Amino acid sequence: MTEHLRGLYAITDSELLGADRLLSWVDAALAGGARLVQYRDKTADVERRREEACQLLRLCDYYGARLIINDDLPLAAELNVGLHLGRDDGSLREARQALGDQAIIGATCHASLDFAEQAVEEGASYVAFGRFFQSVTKPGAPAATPVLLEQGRRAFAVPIVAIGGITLHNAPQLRIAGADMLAVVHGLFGANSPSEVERRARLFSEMYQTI
Ligand SMILES: Cc1ncc(COP(=O)(O)OP(=O)(O)O)c(N)n1
Ligand SMILES: Cc1ncsc1CCOP(=O)(O)O
Ligand SMILES: [Mg+2]
Repeated sequence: MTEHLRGLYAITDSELLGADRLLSWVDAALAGGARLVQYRDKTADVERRREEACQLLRLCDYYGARLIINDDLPLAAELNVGLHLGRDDGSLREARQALGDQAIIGATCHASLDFAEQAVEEGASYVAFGRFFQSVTKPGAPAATPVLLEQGRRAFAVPIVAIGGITLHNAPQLRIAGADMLAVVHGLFGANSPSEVERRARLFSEMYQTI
């Protein structure tokens, strides 16, 4: 499981990637080396969400990557994939119980080591801090600074994920501060072509091959 928790973590966004782009843009991110893909769709269209998640799972399997579902434990359980929960998205303990020991379950910790400590205790596989920079996708998310990654690294055995406004330009400082994974929406998928997504994914991924 942990071999997937290092490198680029690609997160989809239903406003940024319409149905016409979703699969080809994610395919490109995987071709460029993304290890995790999070399906983050805030709509209430249960059937379309299930269908898209199934298609993404096939793509992840093809590339040897892992799929994570945002917010939706029943869908993650149905597909037998991972889950990411925010502070108000339900119980980590219940999710761990439902998905089993091997599932990747992530927890939002904003800028709080206390939240992270609690999440680890409740069974999180990774803890996510951020946002580190201005985020187009979630401008109101609480701000964090890179020193938190160093502190998190020292305090916890689980992998540390950084999120929020990450671009190719600002990512190296998070990598150096101790982020095991870079979770990216706009800085990856806010591109005009799949080839540009693949180029970005390759460069993000190479940050984990060279240092
Ligand atoms: C890897 C990762 N980290 C943080 C989040 C944010 O989760 P949450 O605070 O629940 O916000 P939404 O994404 O649900 O809007 C995340 N999704 N992934
Ligand atoms: C979901 C989420 N949680 C904190 S910031 C963020 C958005 C990440 O998207 P982007 O990479 O476009 O800033
Ligand atoms: Mg959430």
